[in-house]
Amino acid sequence: MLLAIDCGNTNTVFSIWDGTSFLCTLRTSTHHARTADAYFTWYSTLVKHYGIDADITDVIISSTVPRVVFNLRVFADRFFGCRPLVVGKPDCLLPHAPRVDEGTQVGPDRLVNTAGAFDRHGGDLIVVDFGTATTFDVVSQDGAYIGGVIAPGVNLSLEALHMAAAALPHVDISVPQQVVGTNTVACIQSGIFWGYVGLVREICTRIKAERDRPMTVVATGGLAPLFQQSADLFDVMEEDLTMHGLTVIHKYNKDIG
Ligand SMILES: Nc1ncnc2c1ncn2[C@@H]1O[C@H](COP(=O)(O)OP(=O)(O)OP(=O)(O)O)[C@@H](O)[C@H]1O
Ligand SMILES: CC(C)(CO)[C@@H](O)C(=O)NCCC(=O)O
Ligand SMILES: [K+]
Repeated sequence: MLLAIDCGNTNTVFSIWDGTSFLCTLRTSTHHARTADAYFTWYSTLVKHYGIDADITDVIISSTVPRVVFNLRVFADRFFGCRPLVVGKPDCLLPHAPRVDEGTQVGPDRLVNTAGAFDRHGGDLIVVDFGTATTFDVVSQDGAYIGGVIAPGVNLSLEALHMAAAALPHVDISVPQQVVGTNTVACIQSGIFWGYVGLVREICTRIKAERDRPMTVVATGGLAPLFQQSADLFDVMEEDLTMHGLTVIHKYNKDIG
């Protein structure tokens, strides 16, 4: 079985893939100082809790935080006796090489999203991921990542307002009933919610115009459903897109030996 690990700047997600389906998905916050032993304590407790009989033979890692990879490598080696595939490292091959400016290090999460979305939907895609950053990955007709857009994440924007303005509280994202807020919290929620609806719509419109072709918009990340509920922004929403991409890249590397 495969253990797929997706480390974002905020959260780290582990998922066990038995070749057909994901047996479970475990989430923790990302900490570079977490040791291999600490990962295993957390992992084994939850796997036991869910009653999962997992025989892990392979591990694949995508990490937007380079420092966590060392401890995850030790974790894979010590507890599963395997050398993990790490997306972005030379020995982890991608089904389609990115076409970007020389020297550009594309975020591994974006490469993984690209591979997952192309596998399910074919080419000419815009993949929107609502993570720490809100990213747009453009996938060519032949499946390559050819560039995109990076905007601040929704929670980051909310936090930035709170941090920078003495009178603005910390606020959670929600769907406002009205645009015109009649209290501070409602004003912030409106600014962020409708601001992001506009951001997503404008960027997708401009990408399609620049590419001069119809494109499918695939969304992932915990906040995608919240935005879709008030505005028709996406053609598809897939919560497991990054995890699916990891299984696609793992299979590709296995198949070519
Ligand atoms: N209705 C909601 N209101 C507020 N937060 C939500 C809601 N639904 C989901 N979330 C949050 O969205 C986040 C989704 O996680 P996701 O994996 O998409 O990105 P992330 O973990 O925040 O970022 P990264 O992958 O960059 O670490 C989770 O932290 C979850 O708590
Ligand atoms: C943009 C983030 C932070 C999104 O997780 C990540 O993909 C990243 O660190 N990217 C590196 C720069 C790039 O993708 O062009
Ligand atoms: K993510």
